[in-house]
Amino acid sequence: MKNIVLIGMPGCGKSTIGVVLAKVMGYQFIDSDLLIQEQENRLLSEIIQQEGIEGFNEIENKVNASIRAKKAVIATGGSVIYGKEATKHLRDIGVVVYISLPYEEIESRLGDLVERGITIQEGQTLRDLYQERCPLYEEQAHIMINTQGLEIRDSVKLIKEKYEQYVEQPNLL
Ligand SMILES: Nc1ncnc2c1ncn2[C@@H]1O[C@H](COP(=O)(O)OP(=O)(O)OP(=O)(O)O)[C@@H](O)[C@H]1O
Ligand SMILES: O=C(O)C1=C[C@@H](O)[C@@H](O)[C@H](O)C1
Ligand SMILES: [Mg+2]
Repeated sequence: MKNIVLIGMPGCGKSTIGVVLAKVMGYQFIDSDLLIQEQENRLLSEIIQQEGIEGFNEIENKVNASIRAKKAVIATGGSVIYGKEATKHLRDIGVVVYISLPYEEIESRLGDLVERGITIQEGQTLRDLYQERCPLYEEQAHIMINTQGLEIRDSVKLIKEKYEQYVEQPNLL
């Protein structure tokens, strides 16, 4: 049985939707960010501060590439798509679902980027990051779902439907 892997911009709802989706599916819930914090015994923001963005990306790549799971919803961190081994592994063990939202919605959901621990280069704006990452999420996803205007329960329902359709007939989506 495949896992469901959620990718997308920080704040798009991977963790918030993922935990409810896992409950509805009867799957385990794994949050990659929490695995990283557990394994490093540090907060994400501390890792980014102490190791720099590249150092954090290496740790994130390694942790995600070593996830072993069956029948799990895996909520990844927003920057997971920079890790080559991680993205390959996640596509191998699961159906990758990109939760997409318009830029304005992401911006309004994110508070202090530094406190939240987003890997944004100096001089780069959130809009730059959005434009850089969206094509990468699209490239890695088996399924893309626009959740604009949807409540959590509606996003869960839609992801479950699309996932089940994909498992039945992967070529139709
Ligand atoms: N309709 C909605 N669906 C999902 N989340 C919503 C919705 N409306 C508001 N939110 C809020 O948006 C935020 C989503 O944050 P969440 O931590 O789930 O994102 P994430 O994709 O896991 O980000 P990260 O990449 O940083 O882990 C939460 O604060 C949630 O309460
Ligand atoms: O999008 C990002 O750059 C990040 C998102 C979080 O989920 C964490 O993985 C980390 O704080 C980096
Ligand atoms: Mg999250």
